[in-house]
Amino acid sequence: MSAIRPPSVPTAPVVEVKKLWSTFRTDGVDAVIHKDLDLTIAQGELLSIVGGSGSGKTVLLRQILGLETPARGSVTVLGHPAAELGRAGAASRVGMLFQHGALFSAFTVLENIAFPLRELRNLPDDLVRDAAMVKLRMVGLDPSHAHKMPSDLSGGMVKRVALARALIMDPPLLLLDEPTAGLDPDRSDAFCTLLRELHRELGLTVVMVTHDLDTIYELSTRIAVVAEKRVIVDASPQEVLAYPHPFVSAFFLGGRGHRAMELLRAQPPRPLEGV
Ligand SMILES: Nc1ncnc2c1ncn2[C@@H]1O[C@H](COP(=O)(O)OP(=O)(O)OP(=O)(O)O)[C@@H](O)[C@H]1O
Repeated sequence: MSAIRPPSVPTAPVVEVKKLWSTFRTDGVDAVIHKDLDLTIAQGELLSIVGGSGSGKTVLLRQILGLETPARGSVTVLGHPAAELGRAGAASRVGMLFQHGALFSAFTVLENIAFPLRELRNLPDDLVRDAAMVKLRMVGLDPSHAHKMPSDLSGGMVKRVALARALIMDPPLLLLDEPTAGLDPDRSDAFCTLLRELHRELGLTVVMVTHDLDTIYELSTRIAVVAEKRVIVDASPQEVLAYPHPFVSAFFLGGRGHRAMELLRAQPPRPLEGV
């Protein structure tokens, strides 16, 4: 079955994955997670990566972050091999929102947001504090929350603080792993609205892994489906829905897909902002 590809990519890619193989050796046996996986992400896109459980979506995000090493092939981010992003300064190029927020429980909200800047160790305290306050407001949180501990926050607030930390160094690329997991429908909708506004206002390129169809249809400019160890289709939501593959049918057209499908039908296709 041949993959559908968009006809052209309008600007220099922010992420370019070419013929990627990801493997893990367990008990002397190599498990192949990705085999000749190709994916190109242009500036300003909001790309959702979907696939079955264990299909390698998180490993793909980790490859883009430079946390995994390709067994073969290449992963290029902003023109450099992902592995070269390194720890120091990586947050200025790629922001990552982990699935459970992953805040430091012993740090206040403001200390959590400021953490990547503090790690640089060369900025005055008041500047770091001011920058963290700007990001706190940017994610829609009142400054009165700055000195709270993570245990005092709701699930939605934890996500917002983690997002503020991911954006502290104004990275052009933001990676999101299940951004609305664990949120009730109202908080999930509010978080999607925030992500859409930040995507537009900051001109971000966003790559998101999610199982949540409402989130996918609400935000995606494009969807990449991972199955059979590669990206089988990489296109607009409408084109992906029409792609003949058992996973696509089960995921998008099964029972839970119907409400989200109605939402998609009611909306015009989302334009690609900033491209
Ligand atoms: N460090 C590792 N060592 C060995 N195997 C790993 C490692 N990391 C991931 N895997 C394996 O790679 C496969 C893909 O994992 P991954 O977490 O990317 O799946 P996923 O598509 O994100 O799944 P889910 O939707 O369930 O979160 C799984 O079989 C997993 O067990």
